[in-house]
Amino acid sequence: MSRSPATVLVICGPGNNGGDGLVCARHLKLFGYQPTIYYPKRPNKPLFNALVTQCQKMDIPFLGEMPPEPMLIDELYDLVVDAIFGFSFKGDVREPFRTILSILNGVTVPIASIDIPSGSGSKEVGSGVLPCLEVGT
Ligand SMILES: NC(=O)C1=CN([C@@H]2O[C@H](COP(=O)(O)OP(=O)(O)OC[C@H]3O[C@@H](n4cnc5c(N)ncnc54)[C@H](O)[C@@H]3O)[C@@H](O)[C@H]2O)[C@H](O)CC1
Repeated sequence: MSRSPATVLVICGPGNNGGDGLVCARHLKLFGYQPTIYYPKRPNKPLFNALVTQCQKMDIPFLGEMPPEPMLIDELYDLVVDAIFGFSFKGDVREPFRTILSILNGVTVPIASIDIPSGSGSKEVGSGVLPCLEVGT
């Protein structure tokens, strides 16, 4: 980690894996890291709304859009947490996650995937493009 406190981009998907990402961001902040969340598709359900509120109350910033270039992510963040898809991912990756995963394919900072690397098994994402560190839940 090169910055102090280290910066972490937490990318959250639309299901429970994304919810795990919100919890992860909260814990990162409590442990003194500097998380930023990108959460493009938010289910309008009480659990996820509450997790978002908790993060907002802890002053964790939410990005309005995905950094468009891998190089930008490398410059701004020390680590990416991939909380996009877990075990319920299936089929071909749909937008906006297709674009997000293709950007992540180009980053050089470590990517820590919650549960499993997002898009595992998908034709487009290929085999083993995202994993650096897998974190079981
Ligand atoms: N008991 C446990 O093991 C627990 C695991 N947890 C974590 O939850 C995920 C699984 O959560 P789930 O909500 O079932 O699914 P996902 O988050 O993996 O994703 C579902 C979400 O994604 C959309 N989707 C699926 N395929 C695609 C696709 N090809 N393109 C675009 N979008 C897609 C789908 O529509 C849903 O919206 C597990 O991995 C753990 O991380 C929990 O913490 C609870 C306990």
